[in-house]
Amino acid sequence: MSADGPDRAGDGSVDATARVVDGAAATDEERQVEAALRPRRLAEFPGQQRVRDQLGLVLEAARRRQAPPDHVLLSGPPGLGKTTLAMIISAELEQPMRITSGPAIQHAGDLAAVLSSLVEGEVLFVDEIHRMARPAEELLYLAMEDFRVDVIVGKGPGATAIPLELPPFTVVGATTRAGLLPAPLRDRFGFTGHLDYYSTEDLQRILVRSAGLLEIEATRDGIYEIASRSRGTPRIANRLLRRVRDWAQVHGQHIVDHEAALAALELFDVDQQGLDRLDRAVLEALCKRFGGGPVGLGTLAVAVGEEPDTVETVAEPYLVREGYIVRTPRGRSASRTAWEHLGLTPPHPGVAQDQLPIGEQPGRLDH
Ligand SMILES: Nc1ncnc2c1ncn2[C@@H]1O[C@H](COP(=O)(O)OP(=O)(O)OP(=O)(O)O)[C@@H](O)[C@H]1O
Repeated sequence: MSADGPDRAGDGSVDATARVVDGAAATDEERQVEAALRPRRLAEFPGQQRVRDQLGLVLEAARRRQAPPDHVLLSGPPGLGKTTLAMIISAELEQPMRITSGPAIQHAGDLAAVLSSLVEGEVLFVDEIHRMARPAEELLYLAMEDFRVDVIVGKGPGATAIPLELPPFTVVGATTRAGLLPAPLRDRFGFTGHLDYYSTEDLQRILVRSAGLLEIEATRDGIYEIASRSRGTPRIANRLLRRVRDWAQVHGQHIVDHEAALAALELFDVDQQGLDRLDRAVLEALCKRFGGGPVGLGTLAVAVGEEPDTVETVAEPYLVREGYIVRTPRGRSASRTAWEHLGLTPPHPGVAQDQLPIGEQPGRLDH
């Protein structure tokens, strides 16, 4: 990201691709740093206590039975540790892991080739499993159930299916959109773990660990400041830590302290609640130009110079989750929190009828 923030064009529009608070991994370089920061064992993995306890039990039981565990589905927003947990499963089971992803499997044949080369007990990690092509999905869930694939030989009317036995293996699927998985596939997972956003305390623990691994000296209040602006997401926390470290180094200071955190996060446009420029542009448009809404997604997107899809998938999830925006049948409305965050007075006390979330408004449809 450029030092002058996401408004690279200088025309007031916001470049959403340059966000330092994006939960998705950005570059190959970032992926390399991430690999170094991943906890390797369940005991080293801070946060997600419930999923960790449940998974610990499933893995321990499998170890005692000396058989592969049930297939595992991990769901949750980007950057919360699904890939990390998949790697931990393979490490805890002391089994090799094969990595693939939904978008990489566009033909059933691609998947058949992977499945037929698995060794007994191997962990097959399928990232973004909801993006697999339909015929491959069907092949996968049959293989998960029966440990068998039908290899098709020949083409057209003369084609024959030759069943191929597979050794027992474990699929670990990861998805940000569990609702998009077809039921037959979802049902083949004996254990589903849903990862939730982390508390500031857990993020502090993660940051202390990361700072140690990256040999960054940091104070407690510096770490707290970064954790509290990281949107509950370890990937963002680790990224902000590196930006604050950069700021400290450039300013001849070798310690990440409160002052460095404040200055760097201001430079990168991350405010006290972890909102960045795009988030604030959306809130300002809603409150200042449209009187708090409701306003349609398309109109709102034009007002901030972005595609509707970007506003909906990049900015909105966090703003809705944190209660800044309410999705109503007639469009998006600003909540009291949004007005207060911008230092403005809401026009009416309380929440108007059409600011109630969808589902609490009888007989109306969202457009
Ligand atoms: N509980 C955790 N403790 C320490 N670091 C974590 C934790 N969860 C995630 N991380 C770190 O955050 C980064 C992103 O994690 P990971 O790649 O596992 O997320 P993900 O959920 O698979 O994301 P995506 O959906 O984009 O694939 C990694 O560097 C990882 O080490």
